[in-house]
Amino acid sequence: MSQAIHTVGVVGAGQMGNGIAQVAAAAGLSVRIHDVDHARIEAGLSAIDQRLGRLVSNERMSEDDRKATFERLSAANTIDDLADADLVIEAATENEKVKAAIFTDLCAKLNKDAILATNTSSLSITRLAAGTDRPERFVGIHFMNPVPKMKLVEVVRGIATDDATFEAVRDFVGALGKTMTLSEDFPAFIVNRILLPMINEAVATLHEGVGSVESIDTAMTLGANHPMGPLTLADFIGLDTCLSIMRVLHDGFGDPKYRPCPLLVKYVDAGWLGKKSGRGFYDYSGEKPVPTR
Ligand SMILES: CC(=O)CC(=O)SCCNC(=O)CCNC(=O)[C@H](O)C(C)(C)COP(=O)(O)OP(=O)(O)OC[C@H]1O[C@@H](n2cnc3c(N)ncnc32)[C@H](O)[C@@H]1OP(=O)(O)O
Ligand SMILES: NC(=O)C1=CN([C@@H]2O[C@H](COP(=O)(O)OP(=O)(O)OC[C@H]3O[C@@H](n4cnc5c(N)ncnc54)[C@H](OP(=O)(O)O)[C@@H]3O)[C@@H](O)[C@H]2O)C=CC1
Repeated sequence: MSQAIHTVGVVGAGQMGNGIAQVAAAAGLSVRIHDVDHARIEAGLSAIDQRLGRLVSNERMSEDDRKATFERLSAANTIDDLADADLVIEAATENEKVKAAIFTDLCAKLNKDAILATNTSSLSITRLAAGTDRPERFVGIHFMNPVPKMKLVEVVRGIATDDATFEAVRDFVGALGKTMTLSEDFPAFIVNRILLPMINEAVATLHEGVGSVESIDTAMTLGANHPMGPLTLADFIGLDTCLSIMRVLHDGFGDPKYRPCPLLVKYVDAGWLGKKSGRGFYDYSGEKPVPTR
């Protein structure tokens, strides 16, 4: 039998962290959610509350289950509040220094048997693990966005991740009702190694004037049956996250085919990060997103 996981800590209450917290609480686990300040935690909990409310109004969840799910969630105002977690999943900004500092703080507080996981989209699990006191109990658990809706979770073993940790995480992912794929620890793993160069190419297609935002997205939704066009998806993921992933691919493989499109760099420099900042390839200030090029 694998190591039991009853209490889960989530660090980072943004779009991924609050989605992970929701699905873990809905699966019956006790979940503590932490972020840099209380307002961020409250915003994450409020996003979950609204989604659970919609599930009830769509008759996909009973009112009793909604209440029980929400009661299993609590705010962790400090890292100390995560001390008794069996598993902590870090879902903070895609920045290696930020993540490494979080793991240093966590290691000082957690039980020695607790599993540490990162939801990183691209960074080396092996290198993040090597900076902790427990590389054998460190693993990548890469959820897809939007977490409550997407069926896949990529599990990424670092070079030191032991079998007991892998088995506990495999069972955890199964208990959430998700399907797991196993990826070796190479830059951006499987999904983003394939998906992000496609998004980067869509930005290059826009940059070169081959098509407008609308024509590129329409081409790929109607022409390739993608649920979202690549520029809508880039805005949805966050252009900062897309750029970070392209940089990890470019640095990690040293292959010019992964060069981030200069237009993507310019948008991030402008603070146009997509849906979360109100503007990316679309402007989200009105009722409907409006293409910006
Ligand atoms: C970057 C990385 O590291 C890895 C990644 O995650 S890459 C990104 C992977 N994700 C994708 O590729 C998503 C592609 N898009 C889609 O699959 C679909 O457009 C979608 C599922 C997001 C929305 O589907 P849709 O039918 O157009 O929209 P809609 O009917 O409004 O919503 C469908 C469901 O998604 C949910 N949803 C939509 N946006 C959501 C969000 N931001 N957060 C949570 N749930 C969301 C809705 O609540 C709704 O749920 P129910 O069916 O339970 O009511
Ligand atoms: N977006 C996506 O589609 C996907 C993203 N991921 C990965 O998930 C992670 C989170 O991404 P996402 O949710 O989109 O990002 P968001 O920007 O929505 O959320 C990140 C959250 O982490 C907070 N944060 C930053 N530093 C710290 C810290 N030191 N301690 C605690 N919290 C902190 C941020 O606060 P503040 O804003 O104040 O800095 C923010 O609230 C990234 O590693 C990303 O690559 C994985 C799959 C899909």
